[in-house]
Amino acid sequence: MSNLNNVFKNNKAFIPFVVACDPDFDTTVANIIALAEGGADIVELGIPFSDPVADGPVIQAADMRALTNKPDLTMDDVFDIVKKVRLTTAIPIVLLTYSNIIFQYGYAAFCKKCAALAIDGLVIPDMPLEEQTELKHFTDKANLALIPLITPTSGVRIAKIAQAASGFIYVVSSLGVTGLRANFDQNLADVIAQIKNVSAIPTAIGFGIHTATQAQTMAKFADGVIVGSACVQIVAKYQKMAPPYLKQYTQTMKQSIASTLDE
Ligand SMILES: O=P(O)(O)OC[C@@H](O)[C@@H](O)c1c[nH]c2ccccc12
Repeated sequence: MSNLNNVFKNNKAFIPFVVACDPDFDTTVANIIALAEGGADIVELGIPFSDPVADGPVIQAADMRALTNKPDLTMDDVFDIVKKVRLTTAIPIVLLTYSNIIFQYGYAAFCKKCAALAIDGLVIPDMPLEEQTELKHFTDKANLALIPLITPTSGVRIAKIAQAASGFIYVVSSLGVTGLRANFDQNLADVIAQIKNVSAIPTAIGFGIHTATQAQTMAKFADGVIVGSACVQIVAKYQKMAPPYLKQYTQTMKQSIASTLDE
């Protein structure tokens, strides 16, 4: 059983996202440790990618910063970040990466490396359920969760995706790309109810969430809240000085999310 199962027990999870090597290797290590110290439950680590289809401008700019700073960045650099983080914290980590990166590395080698670093799961936005069979063979052996994305338009596929999921389900709050938002899909509670109908798997909502109030609203019906662009903006603004600001932001968000447990 992966660590992810424990995260959601009597807990509402805060799941921040940062991009590996934004702005550089050492700052990313420090950022992940700061997120853990601030009370993050899982850290979602993005692998810089030159053609990130689902990413909005804030995450794309982070990918660019990482690749400009280190044009020869490889997957092993990202694994080395986790290796260094593991000297300090055992916080659950999931990688957000596109399918081609895993394919290039080799499914077996990639999953073996993840297992050795106690990485808990993968979010692969461009790999639908139907294309996961081959990879799943290796992720199962490595105790790696394959975390699917469900959107408000997943419709009849929701049950099928939910039944196959492990770790948790990433519920996309609204259509479009990542980035700060003021409004979310009206059917979110309904989407989550449909998941709960067929599976006991935890749900975490992401896309657009940045304020503590939004996070609290989402935590009332989901088991976790994912925040990407708002964290990445902190990194963009403070660069090497980002860790304490990320820690402080995490403390605020976590407190607000956790307050829904008492209700
Ligand atoms: O940035 P936002 O709107 O807070 O959303 C999280 C998101 O950035 C992160 O989970 C993510 C980064 N890249 C992605 C690609 C697809 C799905 C999700 C993601």
